[in-house]
Amino acid sequence: MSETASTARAPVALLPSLAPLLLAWLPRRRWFAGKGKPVTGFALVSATELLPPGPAGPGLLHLLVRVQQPGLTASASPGDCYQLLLGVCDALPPRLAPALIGRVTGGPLAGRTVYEALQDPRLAALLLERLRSPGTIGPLRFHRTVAIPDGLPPRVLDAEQSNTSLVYGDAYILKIFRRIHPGANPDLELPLALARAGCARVPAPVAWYEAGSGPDGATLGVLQPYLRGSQDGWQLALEALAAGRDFVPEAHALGRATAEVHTALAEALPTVRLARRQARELAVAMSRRLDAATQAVPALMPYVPGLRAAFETVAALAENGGTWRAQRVHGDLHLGQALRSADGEWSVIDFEGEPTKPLAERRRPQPPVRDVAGMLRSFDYAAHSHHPLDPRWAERCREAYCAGYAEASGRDPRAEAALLRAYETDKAVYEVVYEARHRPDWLRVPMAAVERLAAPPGVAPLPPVAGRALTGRTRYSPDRLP
Ligand SMILES: Nc1ncnc2c1ncn2[C@@H]1O[C@H](COP(=O)(O)OP(=O)(O)O)[C@@H](O)[C@H]1O
Ligand SMILES: O=P(O)(O)O[C@H]1O[C@H](CO)[C@@H](O[C@H]2O[C@H](CO)[C@@H](O)[C@H](O)[C@H]2O)[C@H](O)[C@H]1O
Repeated sequence: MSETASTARAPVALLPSLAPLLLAWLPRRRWFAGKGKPVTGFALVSATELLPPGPAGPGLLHLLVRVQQPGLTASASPGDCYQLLLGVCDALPPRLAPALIGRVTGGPLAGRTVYEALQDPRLAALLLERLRSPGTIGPLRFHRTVAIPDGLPPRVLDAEQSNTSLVYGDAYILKIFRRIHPGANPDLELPLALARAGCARVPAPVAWYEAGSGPDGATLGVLQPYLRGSQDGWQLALEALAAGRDFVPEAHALGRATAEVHTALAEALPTVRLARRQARELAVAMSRRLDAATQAVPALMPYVPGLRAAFETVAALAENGGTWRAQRVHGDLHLGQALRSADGEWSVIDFEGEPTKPLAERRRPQPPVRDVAGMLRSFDYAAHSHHPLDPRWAERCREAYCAGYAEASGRDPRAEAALLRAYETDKAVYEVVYEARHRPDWLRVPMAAVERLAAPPGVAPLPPVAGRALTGRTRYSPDRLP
């Protein structure tokens, strides 16, 4: 992704006039990752006019902007880059009022109104048109693998997401990445590799677009078949809990599906056996993440020794020659990333990995139990969102999931108990920071896991004390969130 502002007819000078509007709008987006630190300015990476505004309709402006925040310097850490799609018109129709970003007062767009383009079906349709015809517009390159029908009506998904997704005619879903990193996004790279390997558990990308080319080319959006009529595992688990039902057969089948995806990934992409140093580094990295998380969320402090013990066990195993097989993994597997079709088959989506981690780290081969740990945490999350809490519900799911995984892969994740525990701990710590940043009301869920995981194995944690400070009000320091 080139840092030189490039344009397809859109004037570079437009950013100063847009900046005051973006300052007010961007930090309030769900997908804005820099929450907690004020935004002080923007730098333009690229501006591409996909459609000029005219008397017949609005224009569509594609921007990549780098966000300046305190503590960032152009050389060491230049700030996060975001993809924005702006509608440009003279007067916003009332039905698009919720999409308003503001009225521009100076520069080349003076007097025009800018708004969230993806909320406007005309502009969302135009984006699909671009994907239907491969080619280059300014720095943007559009690719497709199959012919895509035209005239599919768009709708924006209103899910709480790290990105923005549009569904076209219930046939395709386009995921538009918001925070942009140089290099191929694993959410394109892995599904493409799985499709080539013939793995049907993952919807195959049919089109995508990127900025730039070569190893630095950044994936901006991916179009894939929409699994109409499917329900995600999170909704299904909550429904089961509400009906007082077990989720054991579903969890078992999901374990099998996960194992199939892992097997296909290991066949399609390189696997490695971690050297002793790398195995030790796994534990060191977990410990470092715990330190950073504790800085950000001081409520973790009392649990640090207990949590660190899980990482030290892994470090000691590595020291004594213990080692693990590593391969490309999903990286952020949870119930919301599993879709179940009406005939009971599970598919897995969203291979982006944890959005807060650097892309290079997310693309590194890792032990597959890392994904297993993610899903185990998710059963725990589901159980905690239901009252009264039934920890045995989650325990039964966890066992069934591991059993399904073992059946399909021939490798039982429970046999790697120390690593599994370390990854579960690492994930719970990640979740504490994630919830503190995005959903403070949920913080109590990973904090309950932290409490459980910090107790030595075999020793039951103290029962929760009524009125204890494990609520959404748990203290955290947003300015120290990594
Ligand atoms: N292929 C698909 N078919 C049906 N629904 C999908 C598909 N891909 C994603 N979704 C829906 O879109 C939501 C968001 O997709 P996801 O890739 O998880 O985005 P994000 O990374 O922004 O969270 C999912 O929770 C799911 O409900
Ligand atoms: O789906 P994303 O890629 O945006 O993942 C992020 O958001 C998830 C929440 O939407 C978050 O998942 C956590 O909450 C889930 C319940 O909403 C739960 O099932 C997961 O186990 C839990 O980790 C995920 O961590 C975050 O990266």
